[in-house]
Amino acid sequence: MSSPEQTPETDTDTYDVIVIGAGPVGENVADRAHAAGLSAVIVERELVGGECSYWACMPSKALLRPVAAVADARRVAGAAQAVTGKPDAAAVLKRRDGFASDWKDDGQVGWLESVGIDLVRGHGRLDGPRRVTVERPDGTTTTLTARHAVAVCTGSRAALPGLPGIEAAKPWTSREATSAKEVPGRLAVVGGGVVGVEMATAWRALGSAVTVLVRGERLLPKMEPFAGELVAESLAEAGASVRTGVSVERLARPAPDGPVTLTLDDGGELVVDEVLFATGRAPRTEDIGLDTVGLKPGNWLSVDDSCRVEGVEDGWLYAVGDANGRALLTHQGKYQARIAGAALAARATGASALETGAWGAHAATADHAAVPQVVFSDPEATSAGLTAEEAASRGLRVRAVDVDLGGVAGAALFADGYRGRARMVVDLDTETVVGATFVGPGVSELLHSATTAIVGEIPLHRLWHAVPAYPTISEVWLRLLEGYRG
Ligand SMILES: Cc1cc2nc3c(=O)[nH]c(=O)nc-3n(C[C@H](O)[C@H](O)[C@H](O)COP(=O)(O)OP(=O)(O)OC[C@H]3O[C@@H](n4cnc5c(N)ncnc54)[C@H](O)[C@@H]3O)c2cc1C
Ligand SMILES: NC(=O)c1ccc[n+]([C@@H]2O[C@H](COP(=O)([O-])OP(=O)(O)OC[C@H]3O[C@@H](n4cnc5c(N)ncnc54)[C@H](O)[C@@H]3O)[C@@H](O)[C@H]2O)c1
Repeated sequence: MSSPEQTPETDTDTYDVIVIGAGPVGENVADRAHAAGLSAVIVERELVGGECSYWACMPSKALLRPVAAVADARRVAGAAQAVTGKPDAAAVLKRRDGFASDWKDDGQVGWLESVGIDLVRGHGRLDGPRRVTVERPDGTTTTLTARHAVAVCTGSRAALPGLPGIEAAKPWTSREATSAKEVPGRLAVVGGGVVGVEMATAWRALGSAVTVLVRGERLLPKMEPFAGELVAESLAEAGASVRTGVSVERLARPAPDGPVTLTLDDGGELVVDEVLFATGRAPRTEDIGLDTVGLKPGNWLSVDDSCRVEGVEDGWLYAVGDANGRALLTHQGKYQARIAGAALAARATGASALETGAWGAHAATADHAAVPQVVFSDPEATSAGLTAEEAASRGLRVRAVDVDLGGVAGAALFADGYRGRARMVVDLDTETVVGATFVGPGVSELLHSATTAIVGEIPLHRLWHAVPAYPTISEVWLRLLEGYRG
């Protein structure tokens, strides 16, 4: 017999905009729509704040910040003498818990209430044009109808390879890697992308014996080659083992709480206490009713530059953030949300003509040309725009200028024996910067200067007049420009 709360019931509500998924991106779409005078409702099946707040950006950076703080101090004679112990893992994990709000979303729910955005908890699914049904945790169903638009902001989840034994091995994904309460004795990290590198850095510093298994030739393969090389060198110095050109063939965990044995394609075996698969992401679009609007479930949703899903009649469906696969980054998803929010409001109210040309108010142009990323490893690896290889593959005539960051006065002051490198990729036809990479301690705050130069398409002859303060690491710009001018 079911209690009254569990009895399924149906009701209907109509809003201008329905947002499915209350991650950082969904929150921003709803906020922009609401700010434009539209009514908005947001549907969330787990925690308001999404992956980023509880199992991705915030907890991972909370794990990594103490690593950088200690490493930076250890590289400065005088300060190094004050940092003699190991990081206090319990204190780091406790601080991390705080940054993940102890996996409670009251704060973010309070924000939704304060701005006047309604929240419906439950799993949302499209149910034909402009309709969304929400299956609440108690089994009841609500049907929502949108006057103007539905935005899919359902994010992504970890993608696991279909290896024999993987399910029984209960591998860590990014969720466990960012929320674990204990430090594993031995940790294998499969995948040398961003999650693999950051989590190997964090758990090694907290005391795990870490082995990184990379099937390709280097870490961070989407960045300039020297980024992965410098990070691998530093991970090895920290005591991690980084093995390239090796793949996992199968896994076995005979006892549920016992060790995991990985069988590798070079014939070797690795026995660890936990194994993290950091092997990329898959869109959370498999169970959101895409088939009811003529789209294939399970795919990244292909969108135009205003984040409107392609191939949907009347253009009422948007996909923003990770769900569209354009750039799996919180800041880029929030940028898309600002653009999509403005576009859907302009279309709904007819208040302004749409500006969908490059760099227009309703076009997420930066997704193609100027995506910034910081890998919070030690050293930090950062990039904006295109690598030299990407630029060349787009048919641009480019020149890469490299500078050893150790030769910059500000860097030498920042760390004794500073090791780092910078690259500027210049489009020779426009003489503007189309890409930049900085790798080294303390470079993350430098990155926005590169993003600004790229988006502003600032000619190098004008950039020459942007004088970096002495003695900061930013003086690398001067060296890069001198390198270009010869
Ligand atoms: C370990 C890790 C570290 C990262 N660190 C960084 C970083 O430092 N900086 C950075 O910029 N990016 C980082 N990222 C990427 C970042 O987390 C994502 O780009 C970002 O979370 C995407 O936001 P989103 O709102 O699109 O999706 P999500 O944050 O995934 O949110 C989607 C929300 O939708 C909800 N949802 C899904 N389906 C439904 C449904 N059917 N009904 C109702 N609700 C639904 C989910 O429960 C979730 O709350 C990291 C990722 C990982 C894995
Ligand atoms: N600081 C940040 O900005 C930050 C931090 C973490 C994650 N993220 C975002 O999250 C996304 C996901 O990160 P990720 O590291 O999971 O993905 P990724 O695409 O960066 O790296 C995954 C790596 O796993 C490898 N791989 C795939 N399948 C494999 C297999 N079967 N065996 C071995 N290796 C395999 C791939 O070759 C790739 O190098 C990234 O796009 C990133 O932008 C950002």
